[in-house]
Amino acid sequence: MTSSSAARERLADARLYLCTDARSGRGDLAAFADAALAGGVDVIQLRDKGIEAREELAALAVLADACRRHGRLLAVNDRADVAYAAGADVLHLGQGDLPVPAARALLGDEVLIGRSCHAEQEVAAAAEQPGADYFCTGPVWPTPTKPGRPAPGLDLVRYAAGLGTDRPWFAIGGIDLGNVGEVLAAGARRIVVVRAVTEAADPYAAARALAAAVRGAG
Ligand SMILES: Cc1ncc(COP(=O)(O)OP(=O)(O)O)c(N)n1
Ligand SMILES: Cc1nc(C(=O)O)sc1CCOP(=O)(O)O
Ligand SMILES: [Mg+2]
Repeated sequence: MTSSSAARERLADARLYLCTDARSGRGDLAAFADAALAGGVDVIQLRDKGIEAREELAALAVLADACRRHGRLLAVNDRADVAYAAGADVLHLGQGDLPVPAARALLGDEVLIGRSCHAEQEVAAAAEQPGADYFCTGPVWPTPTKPGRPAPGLDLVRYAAGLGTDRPWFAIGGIDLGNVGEVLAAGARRIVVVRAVTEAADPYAAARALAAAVRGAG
């Protein structure tokens, strides 16, 4: 695990966050992660909803090695116990997951905690929530990766940008190289993607192009 002050500095500088399941890379998760991180992914989260904890820890060990080699952050989705056991840098919590104070009480100050937001009140709360290190707004567009979740769209991105908060925040949901310009024009400076990299024929090139687009926006 990266020290918490170094991890918070890396988070502040992060622009491209990737969620992947354990099957990316067609059986070679390490090669996939290396490619994505070399391309410019700053944070990599294991998001694999069906997986058992033992398998999840094995995949996290692979991602942790890759993150260590590239000096990037490793994130766990949903589960504080798994984040602790894996020595992860980040735990990501949705609105239906553990409340931030409960996760903070379990993990102490070492692990960064992020929060998903889908409405203005949730964004306003996450921007002020003690113990939350970052938040996400989405989905920007409806996405098969999160079926059935209504998309608040670019309006929520504009709302978050309008808060002028110092807390890092990311836009998520349906973002790819073709539409990232709209997300940036709406005021986001950080993005989260799944399919744009996991389903790319060349994950290195996909990450590189997205990272260049987001970093180019300032
Ligand atoms: C970085 C990031 N942002 C948002 C999510 C979504 O979290 P949640 O709403 O809890 O949905 P699931 O991913 O758990 O299905 C995320 N995982 N990561
Ligand atoms: C995991 C997730 N959370 C969302 C949210 O709005 O909180 S949208 C989403 C899926 C994003 O996948 P893709 O980049 O493939 O569209
Ligand atoms: Mg969740």
